[in-house]
Amino acid sequence: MTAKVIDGKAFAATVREKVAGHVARLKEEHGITPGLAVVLVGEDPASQVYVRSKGKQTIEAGMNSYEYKLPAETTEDELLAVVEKLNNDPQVHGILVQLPLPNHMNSDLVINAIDPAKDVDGFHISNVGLLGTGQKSMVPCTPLGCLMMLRDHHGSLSGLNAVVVGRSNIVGKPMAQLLLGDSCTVTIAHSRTKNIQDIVRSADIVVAAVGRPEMVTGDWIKPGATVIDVGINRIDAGEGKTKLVGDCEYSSCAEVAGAITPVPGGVGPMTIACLLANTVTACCRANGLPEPKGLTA
Ligand SMILES: NC(=O)C1=CN([C@@H]2O[C@H](COP(=O)(O)OP(=O)(O)OC[C@H]3O[C@@H](n4cnc5c(N)ncnc54)[C@H](OP(=O)(O)O)[C@@H]3O)[C@@H](O)[C@H]2O)C=CC1
Ligand SMILES: Nc1nc(=O)c2c([nH]1)NC[C@@H]1CN(c3ccc(C(=O)N[C@@H](CCC(=O)O)C(=O)O)cc3)C=[N+]21
Ligand SMILES: [Mg+2]
Repeated sequence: MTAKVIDGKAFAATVREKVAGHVARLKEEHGITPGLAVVLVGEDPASQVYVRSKGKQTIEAGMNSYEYKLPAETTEDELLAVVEKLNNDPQVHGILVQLPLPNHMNSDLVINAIDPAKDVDGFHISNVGLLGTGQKSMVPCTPLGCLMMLRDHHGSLSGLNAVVVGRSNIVGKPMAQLLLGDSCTVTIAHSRTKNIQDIVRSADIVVAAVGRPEMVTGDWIKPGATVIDVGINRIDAGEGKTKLVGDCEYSSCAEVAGAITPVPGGVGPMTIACLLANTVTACCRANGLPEPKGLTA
């Protein structure tokens, strides 16, 4: 079998189109322009790439983009002051503080200082608790993007066995909550999991978010399973070049899987599209307007 390629890049373009439509309506009918503020501390080159493309796509969707680039030596108090200013700015509907933060900062403290209503990453403890109890919340962008692709491919996810590899607060855990919410039987595997290959081989849906280049190989995959590869790993490609690979070995997994997301062009573009979607959702909620359908979990 050769897997169907789930084209995250194309899917993301359709999500951004929907977002742009809602933005246009908010402007015309209500005179409101959604605004997204992205805060980057330090000069990590990969983070700079993401922040640039977020800003560009925010503008393309018709929204206002505010970028705050702070030096690596910024103190936690200075960063908290920026967050507080954005919390109080009515033009700003979404706030994203790019992770990881420099080591001298407590990222939990910073994230929990963001107004939960503006927390478009869905990382604030209030949003985590709301998601875990099945209440309306801001849903983390990467898992939301994965869920949209899974629903699109499968229709219903009810009763399917899902294995999430990785238990981070930003991907693995919220992904597991969303899959549970859609009535999957969910297993979370991590670095201490025994017989991880056998567990992954039991899955109808595999979501890999480990940060280990090409760790999951085709022999781990049940024939016909759906493979969602969250990993973004830049590795040496020889001759002084680098390339981007996922946490799954694409060629071997694609031979066995029923469907698979590529890297690049899979989960990554959906993450940014969902960030824009969350910003529109936050803007509608802030203004007491009905929120867009099909852009939330
Ligand atoms: N496409 C996108 O939009 C995004 C992509 N990413 C990418 O996704 C990947 C994961 O990111 P993130 O969740 O932040 O990573 P973290 O490093 O925070 O978490 C990695 C998880 O993988 C587990 N793990 C590590 N090694 C193994 C192993 N050998 N076997 C089984 N489990 C293992 C860890 O287990 P333990 O807890 O036991 O240590 C941990 O739970 C990265 O490649 C990252 O770049 C991240 C965010 C967004
Ligand atoms: N507060 C916070 N929220 C995040 O959502 C967040 C973060 N911090 N820190 C870093 C990770 C990583 N992340 C990605 C987003 C898009 C792509 C993406 O668009 N990737 C392209 C390729 C990009 C390239 O070529 O480098 C693709 O997969 O096709 C990747 C990774 C969001 N993250
Ligand atoms: Mg994310």
